[in-house]
Amino acid sequence: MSVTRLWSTHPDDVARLGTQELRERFVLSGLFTPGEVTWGYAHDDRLLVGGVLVEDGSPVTLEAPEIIKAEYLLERRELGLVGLAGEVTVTADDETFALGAHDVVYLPLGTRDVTLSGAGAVYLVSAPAHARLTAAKAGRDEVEALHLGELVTSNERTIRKYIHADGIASNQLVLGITTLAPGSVWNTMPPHVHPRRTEVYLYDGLGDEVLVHLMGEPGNTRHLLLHDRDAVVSPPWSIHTASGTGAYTFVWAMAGENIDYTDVTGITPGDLR
Ligand SMILES: O=C(O)C(=O)C[C@H](O)C(=O)CO
Repeated sequence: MSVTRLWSTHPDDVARLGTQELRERFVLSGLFTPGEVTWGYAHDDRLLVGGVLVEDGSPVTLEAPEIIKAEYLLERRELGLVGLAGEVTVTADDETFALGAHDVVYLPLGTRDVTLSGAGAVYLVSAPAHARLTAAKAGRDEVEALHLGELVTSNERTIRKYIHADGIASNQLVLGITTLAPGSVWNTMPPHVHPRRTEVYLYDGLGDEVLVHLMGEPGNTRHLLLHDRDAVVSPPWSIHTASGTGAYTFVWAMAGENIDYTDVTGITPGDLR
């Protein structure tokens, strides 16, 4: 089971990093391989993210990576599972959930055995938890959808919120999926920071297109060229916004001090440098 470790980084140090160092600190590539979970562990807010391609006839059992020193994955954690493609069955102790594309399943602290069967791509995000809540599923068309932006500013998009203060209950996790409208390429523009939470974006649906992801302090940004199914960690002090050479979708997930989606500090685009 491979785990890439992403250390916390001071904003002053990020300003001095070259392309490769920046990628090593913030980007997770190659998360999706057949039959095996590939993990990334961000020391910021201890987010654990993973991906797997589940193949027909070869169920995948989720195990605790060594880095969390736990008897089982959800001994001290909660987990969001996001269907990216295909149809997967999530078996969690004595419950089962059908996970299709853009469905989300939440599994609470204390869930012992988690197995994925069927065929499809599944993205995983986990954060430390202190209380056992309720396992739940939310489908793409059942959740709150915010429509933001406009085609004329290339940022028209739909933000679907699944795990959040008014949706599936969690301890720390906040998770949703944003889909750009055809012709729009900018996500999270105007940008923001949220000093009380770390966020991780997983970009999907890019195919062979690429995306320029901007991170860093608003007055001192850096760019990362990302490809399909790359994930990127955004420390609490960093903006997280991108423009693609085509439309795309991304899964955003956060953990930290609170689960209030609106606890953000907006940045005026004119102040970006
Ligand atoms: O396109 C957007 O705007 C987003 O999806 C923003 C994310 O939800 C986010 O950054 C939450 O902090």
